Amino acid sequence: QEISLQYSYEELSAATKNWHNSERLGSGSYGSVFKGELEDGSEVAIKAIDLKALGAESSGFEEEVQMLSKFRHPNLVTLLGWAKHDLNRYLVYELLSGGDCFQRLQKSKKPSAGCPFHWFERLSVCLDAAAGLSHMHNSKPKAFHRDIKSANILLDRHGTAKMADFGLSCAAGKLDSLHVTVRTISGTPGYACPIYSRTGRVTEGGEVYSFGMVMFELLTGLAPATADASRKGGIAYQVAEAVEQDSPGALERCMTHLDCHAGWPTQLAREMAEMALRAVQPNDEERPRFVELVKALRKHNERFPKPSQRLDDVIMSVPVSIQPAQQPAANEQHTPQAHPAKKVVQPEDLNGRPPQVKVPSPMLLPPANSALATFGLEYVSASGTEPDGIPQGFHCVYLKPSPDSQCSSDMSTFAIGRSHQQKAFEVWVPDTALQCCISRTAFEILCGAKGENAFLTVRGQGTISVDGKVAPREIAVPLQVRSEITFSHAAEGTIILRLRYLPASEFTPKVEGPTSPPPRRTVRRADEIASDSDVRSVSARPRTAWVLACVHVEGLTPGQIAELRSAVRDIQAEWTL
Ligand SMILES: Nc1ncnc2c1ncn2[C@@H]1O[C@H](COP(=O)(O)OP(=O)(O)OP(=O)(O)O)[C@@H](O)[C@H]1O
Repeated sequence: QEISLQYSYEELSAATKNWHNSERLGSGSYGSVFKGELEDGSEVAIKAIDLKALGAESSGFEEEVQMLSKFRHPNLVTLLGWAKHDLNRYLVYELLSGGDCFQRLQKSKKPSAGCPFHWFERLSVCLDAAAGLSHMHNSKPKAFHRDIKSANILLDRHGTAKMADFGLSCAAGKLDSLHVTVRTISGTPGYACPIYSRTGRVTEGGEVYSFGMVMFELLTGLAPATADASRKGGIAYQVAEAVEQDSPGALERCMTHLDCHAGWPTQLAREMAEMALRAVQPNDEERPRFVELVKALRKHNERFPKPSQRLDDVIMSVPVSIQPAQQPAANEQHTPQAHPAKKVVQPEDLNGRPPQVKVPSPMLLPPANSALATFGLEYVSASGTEPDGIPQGFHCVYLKPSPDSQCSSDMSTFAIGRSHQQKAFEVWVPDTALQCCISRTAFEILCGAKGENAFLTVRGQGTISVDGKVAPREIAVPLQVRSEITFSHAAEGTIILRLRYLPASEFTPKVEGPTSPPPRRTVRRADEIASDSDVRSVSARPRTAWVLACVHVEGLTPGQIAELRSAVRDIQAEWTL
């Protein structure tokens, strides 16, 4: 109690408008937590504990004050002070206004709440919580939290996570003791280590087990324990039922249950799931220690930075027409002369990548159904292919979850590539040599039901650019409305195919039949060009002259095309009308 301040009851009453219900943040087993504003204006969370109702021994007040007073760590909630009033006790904490991790997971399942919980935020929460716990476990004497669960991981307004609720915490009796045995076995079902529940022996391995269950929760969005709607008073152990962590095949089961609202990059999710499985293995001794988890999670955090950072720092800006692109894997190399019949690239799963799971294939809807989709990809152009010659039905991919998708109303992931839109890629890129540059699963798009919060993650070996910047593999990059996605030739870097991310309402109507006008004229009257704001130097031409106006150059932006002198940009026709 040396570091924490003692507050007066009157001060805390004033801070909470006399413990007004509107200031109540929530209630736990030891009392209610109120939001308060102290005299100096600082905002705090005040936990009120009624010892009379709970019995002095079970309140955890003394333990929590002693334990928290010792710790000052960015990932452990800071105890600012305490107060006493009759048989009531009060703990004053820094206010963490971002809610708890359990609530965040629940909210992220309802897109209408507008509170997504992306994979990179979950990874960061995991790292923060592990760092806080590692600090406790490496202090002398070793300290145990004893109630590690997502509801006890609080977030501040910047998204930093801190371990909270030390009501059950305890310290090892001796400086070098590695465990402590408690009389009252507590903790939360679904999270508590079975060995601890059986024996009352608290160890770091037992705490790591609980943390492993939190990792599964973040990966899958499933609760380790929740009320079972089918049985009154029953508990459903969603994680254990879905993952069956002690049986063979647990890793694949976890991967098939990944939370589709998080947009996990497959490789990261797999490595995190492996780590979680090690954390919950039956033998306490074989579980990793917190310090090891922190190091591994920090590496993941560096390898998989959050998309906005990656856009600024990592994406290379390349003129795709001249930049040598990344070489395809040896088994994706194409030798057209030798074996024309074997021109198909190796599937990703033979390249050591897992088969994609739970990714609803976007539907190439017939036009009659297209109104059902709000967003999609429009095929814009392909090298050597005349868009007007493409049959109806192959001009767009409508991003609409398949009817059996579990996420039809939420965030959905769509796989794009030759395995998924085979016919469309064949008609746009008939040259089989070029088709080799389009992977079977080239990329995935994660987006909300209305195309919002969209991210693209490259999954295949081929070179994909988003708005002119090469997108690295396995890292989600944000997609904007009208973002251009291009497939480039593996060796030459030239653009093979161009797609655009658009609201379905903006797709260019494709009308067939002899009377229909061509969708885009490339021959334009000179006076039409003269009226374009981005075209210069045409006024000298005879008003009746026609030119072939250059509307697209590989590797140049429309602005750069506009900068070109008309004499080099447009082909002046010799005839007059
Ligand atoms: N420092 C804080 N800042 C903001 N909210 C907090 C803070 N501490 C606790 N809360 C919120 O107050 C509520 C009650 O917290 P409390 O720790 O008493 O119980 P709990 O962890 O939900 O349950 P239990 O103690 O039974 O495990 C929770 O919703 C928690 O998110």
